[in-house]
Amino acid sequence: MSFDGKVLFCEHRPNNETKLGKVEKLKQAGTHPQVLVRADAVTKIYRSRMGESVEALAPTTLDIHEGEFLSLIGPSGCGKSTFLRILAGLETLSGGKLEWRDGAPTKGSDVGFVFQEPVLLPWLSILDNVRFPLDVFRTPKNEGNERARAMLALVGLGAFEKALPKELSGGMRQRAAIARALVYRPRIVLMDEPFGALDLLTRDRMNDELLRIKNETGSTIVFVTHSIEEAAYLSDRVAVMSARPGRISALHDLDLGPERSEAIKDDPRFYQWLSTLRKELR
Ligand SMILES: Nc1ncnc2c1ncn2[C@@H]1O[C@H](COP(=O)(O)OP(=O)(O)OP(=O)(O)O)[C@@H](O)[C@H]1O
Repeated sequence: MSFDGKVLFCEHRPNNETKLGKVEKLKQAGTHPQVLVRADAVTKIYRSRMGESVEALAPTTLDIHEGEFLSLIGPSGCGKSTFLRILAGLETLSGGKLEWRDGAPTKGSDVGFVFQEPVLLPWLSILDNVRFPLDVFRTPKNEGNERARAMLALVGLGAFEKALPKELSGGMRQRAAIARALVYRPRIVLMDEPFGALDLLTRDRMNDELLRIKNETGSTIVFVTHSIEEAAYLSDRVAVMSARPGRISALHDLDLGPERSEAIKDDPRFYQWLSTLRKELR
């Protein structure tokens, strides 16, 4: 349900267990989650170089709540990255609107973006890479170093501030990229398959790291992934998108509780969510 009472999405629950998702819990406590940004019937049509139009997003409506972890899953080419780029202000809208609670982001520092490949400057140390966005916004260097070091400690790279990106593993480079995205305390962190290029073990470890970082910072995260398991493990809510032109075909408030650890993967409810999400993707 949206806050004005219109049913926008199918909020399906796979069983009759009494455990509730984050949104349901808030509603039962008589309060509603705060909407940070509402995408209202947002559409995107690209023009190819040959002049043809590609409808990437059909009217897409979605509320993103303050402090939530929301994943977007859907078939390849359904517009997940397009939606993320629209949220980041990197792509223009063809229709609809974005409504930000405190006004649209005016500076790059309001939005943190983490890409599949960590984009680090190879000639700068890890500390300088993480401090880089603060330098761009002319934060005094001492303060910048302090904040960058705090972020490096948060992602477990405190001992590597002098290293160059090529001296770190793929997972460590991605942690540095996450530290850089968080260093200016953005209002929202957008992550586009950030762990897609990592091996499975490292990916599992990074998932736990990300949950810890999210708990410590309280950030709002919108996360694109091809992995149903990753989406179910990390998210408060999962939005499923249909094939191109993409639209939200289902939105789920997961009832797996706020504390996630490996043990949840043996929970029958976790299996049920995997099965539900898999069916919906088919
Ligand atoms: N700059 C562009 N110009 C033209 N078409 C584009 C452009 N960017 C994306 N598209 C098209 O828009 C559609 C959606 O692309 P998008 O990258 O958003 O999908 P996606 O769901 O993120 O895909 P994947 O899961 O494979 O990364 C695709 O058909 C793609 O070819």
